[in-house]
Amino acid sequence: MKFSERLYEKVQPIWKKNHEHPFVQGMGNGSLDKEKFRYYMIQDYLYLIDYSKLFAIGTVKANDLKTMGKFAELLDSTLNTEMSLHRQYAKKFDISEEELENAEPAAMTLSYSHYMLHVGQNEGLAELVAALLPCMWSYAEIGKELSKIPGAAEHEFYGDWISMYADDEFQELAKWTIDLLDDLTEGKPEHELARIEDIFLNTTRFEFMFWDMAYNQEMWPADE
Ligand SMILES: Cc1ncc(CO)c(N)n1
Repeated sequence: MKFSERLYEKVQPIWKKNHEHPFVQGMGNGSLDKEKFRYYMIQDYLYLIDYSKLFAIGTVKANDLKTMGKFAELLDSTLNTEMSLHRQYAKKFDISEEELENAEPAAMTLSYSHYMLHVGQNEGLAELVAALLPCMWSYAEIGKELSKIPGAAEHEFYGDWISMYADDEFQELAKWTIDLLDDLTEGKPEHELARIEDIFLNTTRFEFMFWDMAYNQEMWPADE
């Protein structure tokens, strides 16, 4: 069994909860409160600023030009394709790009992105990829699932979001990253694989919490 298959099986109970989450369901059937989506977009933008840096660190840690080139592509695609979706939504909400970039991160945004950056900066390339993969992989799955709902990808408001993550380009980048993790983990001893699995599980858990945070528009509970 490929290592990615082992990871996939491990996190299915959480992915099922992601798909059933009212935020995700609400994008799929168009009923999601726009204020919740507005909050999500801002926090996700901040998240992606840090997330992009993981691809840059990946370029530094990679040992061959092909992998370096792919990380450069992922960095470009995040900053200039994925985040332009956020900038377009921000326009609809009358939020300026500056406001978006300088918004205050919520506790969960900071915890999730900084956990990934910590792993990325202090551990090996396989660990870095394990940290960033649940983000790409779970969004690729959610995008694909939601795009199967009749009319969802054409929805006047949430359609652009669904189309972006269901798009072949995003699906292929996720697939490349999955294959990279399989290559990087090949022949590793079980104690290292177990550690990598833990990292993957942790960021998978953070993905679920991010949906929940967005649905509840939670910032810092201590301030409320
Ligand atoms: C929180 C989160 N996870 C995954 C993605 C997909 O890149 C995203 N934009 N945001």
